[in-house]
Amino acid sequence: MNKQLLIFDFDGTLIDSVPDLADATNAMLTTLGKDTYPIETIRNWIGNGSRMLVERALVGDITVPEGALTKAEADHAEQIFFEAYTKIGGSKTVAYPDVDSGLKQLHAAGYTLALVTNKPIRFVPKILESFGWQDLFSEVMGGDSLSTKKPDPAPLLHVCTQLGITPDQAIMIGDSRNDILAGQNANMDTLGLSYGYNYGQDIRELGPTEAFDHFTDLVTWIMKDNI
Ligand SMILES: O=C(O)COP(=O)(O)O
Ligand SMILES: [Mg+2]
Repeated sequence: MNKQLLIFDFDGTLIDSVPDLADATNAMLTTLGKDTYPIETIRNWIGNGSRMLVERALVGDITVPEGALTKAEADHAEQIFFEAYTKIGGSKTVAYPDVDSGLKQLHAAGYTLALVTNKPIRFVPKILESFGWQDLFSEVMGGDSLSTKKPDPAPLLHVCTQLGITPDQAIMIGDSRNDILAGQNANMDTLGLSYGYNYGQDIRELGPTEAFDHFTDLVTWIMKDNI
């Protein structure tokens, strides 16, 4: 085993949470008397945490121009989104194929697993428990656990420090440019998964160490000690 620590992204990598995030986003927009959006549009707004999702939905575009929203407006909408997402509670969220068995296989093989998501931390434990994964991860970080989130390397480096593992012994695994850039910024090897949410862009364009179309191929590749 050449590497010790596998840091996983959550949404778009282990779980498909788009249906619930889209429902919560549209519930927020409806409450505010605004037009709703199709799930495929909202899918491309995910990746930079809830606040950014809410702001993108309010302006109806991935780019939120400077000054387009007041802080009070965005705070209010985010609060409504949080209430809606809490109420929905992951009812339509599913694990991607072979993730459950793959995580357990890697854990049993002796890898230390960690989770670093841009999702607010308050939503994470309940979802982990719903899949029975709460004991698999040695460290779990949300998008608001520190003052910066992916693509900033800080949460990844924090996990390494907490576990006493150096970045060259770790791999960052995710579906989004934010994961690949965070890993590269932390001087880690990175593994991309092509099936998640990367703003419609091919994850391979970010130059990960390797990329896979299925979680099971990633597990096989890691187990073969390719890096
Ligand atoms: O909440 C998001 O925007 C994305 O979360 P992720 O970092 O787990 O993909
Ligand atoms: Mg993701």
